[in-house]
Amino acid sequence: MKTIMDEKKVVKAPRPEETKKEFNTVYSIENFNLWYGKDQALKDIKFDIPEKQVTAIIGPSGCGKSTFIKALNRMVEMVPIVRMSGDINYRGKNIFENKYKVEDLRTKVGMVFQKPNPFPKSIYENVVYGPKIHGIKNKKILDEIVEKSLKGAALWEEVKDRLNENAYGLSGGQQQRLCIARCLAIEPDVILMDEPTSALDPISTLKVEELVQELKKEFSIIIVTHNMQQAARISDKTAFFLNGEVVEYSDTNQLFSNPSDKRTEDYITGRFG
Ligand SMILES: Nc1ncnc2c1ncn2[C@@H]1O[C@H](COP(=O)(O)OP(=O)(O)OP(=O)(O)O)[C@@H](O)[C@H]1O
Repeated sequence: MKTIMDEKKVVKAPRPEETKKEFNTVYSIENFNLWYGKDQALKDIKFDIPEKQVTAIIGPSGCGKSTFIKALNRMVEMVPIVRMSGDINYRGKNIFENKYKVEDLRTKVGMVFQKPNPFPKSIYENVVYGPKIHGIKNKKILDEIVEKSLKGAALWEEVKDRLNENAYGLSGGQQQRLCIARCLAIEPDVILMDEPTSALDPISTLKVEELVQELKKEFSIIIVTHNMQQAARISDKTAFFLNGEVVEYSDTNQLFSNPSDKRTEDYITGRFG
């Protein structure tokens, strides 16, 4: 026999949070605002970032792309005049809560920057830097980490016979893949990439783009890029930022082939930016 509660269950409309999600979420951003002093750089950002996919952040210069990606690992807090409101939840926890340790976040969320920034040390020492900080001293384990990370960054074959040489002797593209290997060595969950190919030649760019496709099998990747063709080639989701707001966020194919906002259309067709 049906009870009143059963009846209620039947007629109850699903609340938004109960509707089925098309992906598992790694970051959930809720009403996030950020100011540099009096100037607001990010306005009411709210969207979910999927796990094990590539999410591209695009938009014209100064729209807040770097600020946003640096908020995801709390690097932006290093700027003293920054103020923020709203939540950024990583794996369900608000990263700005007092008890959230920034070191814990950084072991889960690695970052690759625009300009390759290896340390002035050997290739080997660059890769083991993070694991050593985390207390790994065993040479055999460190050797394994080096091989696995360099293979993961598609650099092993090129450097396996010169691991003790200085990283500055590598080409720009190799240095960027070394920085990716350094990031992989801490076994992150998420990799943030801030314009990782803008300082690279076309062949090195292609290598990094291919690598991103491989890495998304294991990691969730969030990439800032100026290059719309790159976003279209390598990402699954794209967020279009303009003046600190997310104008549109959707599947990359959808955003580039059938944008829902006129401003997105104007941007992707080159009318501004
Ligand atoms: N350290 C800072 N102090 C004050 N204002 C800043 C700082 N960093 C960025 N801004 C401002 O915040 C806004 C967003 O900058 P941000 O670097 O995030 O944009 P972007 O989209 O990454 O630009 P670009 O594509 O040129 O790198 C800009 O108006 C910028 O001047």
